Amino acid sequence: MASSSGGAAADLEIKSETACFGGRLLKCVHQSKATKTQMTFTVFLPPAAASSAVPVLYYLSGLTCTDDNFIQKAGAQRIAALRGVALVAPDTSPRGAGVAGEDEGWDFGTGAGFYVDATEAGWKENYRMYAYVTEELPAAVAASFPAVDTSKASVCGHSMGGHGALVVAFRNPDKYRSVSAFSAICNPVECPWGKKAFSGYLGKDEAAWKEYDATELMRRDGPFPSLGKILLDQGSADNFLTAGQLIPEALVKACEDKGQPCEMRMQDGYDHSYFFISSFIEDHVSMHADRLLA
Ligand SMILES: N[C@@H](CCC(=O)N[C@@H](CSC=O)C(=O)NCC(=O)O)C(=O)O
Repeated sequence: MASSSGGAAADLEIKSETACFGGRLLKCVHQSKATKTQMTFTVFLPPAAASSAVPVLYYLSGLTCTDDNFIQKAGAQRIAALRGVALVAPDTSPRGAGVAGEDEGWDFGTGAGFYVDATEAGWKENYRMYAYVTEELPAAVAASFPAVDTSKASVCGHSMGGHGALVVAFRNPDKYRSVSAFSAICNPVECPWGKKAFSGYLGKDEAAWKEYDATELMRRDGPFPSLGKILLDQGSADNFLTAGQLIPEALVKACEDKGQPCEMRMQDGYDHSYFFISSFIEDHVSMHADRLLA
């Protein structure tokens, strides 16, 4: 497909293109080597991409989401268009991999890839979302959208995707310029969602789980000065916070202990929904734009 931002690589199909805030939203499908399935992601190209290279903000979504939830509900495109930043929103797991049990619950399997590379039998062939988001997705974006400068990248996410954003940034501080999260699962080795996902994807060895735990990574490898200040937004009326699924205080403490700048904002009365995300997304996109465009 020819466009001012270049033609899509041969192995990437553009399923739809929609004008948005002077830019373009493109829903893309490609065959993934990491997951051995088709994967879908949506790219927002700001108006500036028509004439110059733009940096990119990846957004990792939470449990049950596809690429659509963020694009349709967060309202990030307006500020991304203004600041000249591309957005890339991938799906949250392989779909239709045919793994036994992948559709039995909403917090494991389909829609719940947890941004890990599974090592357990049955899952390790397809559930490789860490490799997908850190390697294959940026390469696919670079190949099909040359106006997107994937060497200038930041990452944000929500809930399971907040965990994903923090982990990919902490494990690759050279690849991302900044990281932020909404309602993140900050210490998955200690919460029910994390224990279920990590035992299923990674097995019994809890040392392997820690490689995908933001708090453990900060304690062991932090600080990460190149990431600048981490921005965390959390709603005080979030039922998953009170259920002990998120544990932001552990990450905040680890950042304090290691001297990592981190701003944790407890937003009074907000819940876990996209109404919360849309209320504060502008602050996140702006923070990333400041770092990406500096
Ligand atoms: N299936 C449950 C709850 C599902 C849910 O709340 N998902 C969140 C992410 S939770 C952590 O990763 C989400 O982003 N949902 C999509 C949305 O558009 O709100 C239920 O149905 O109650």
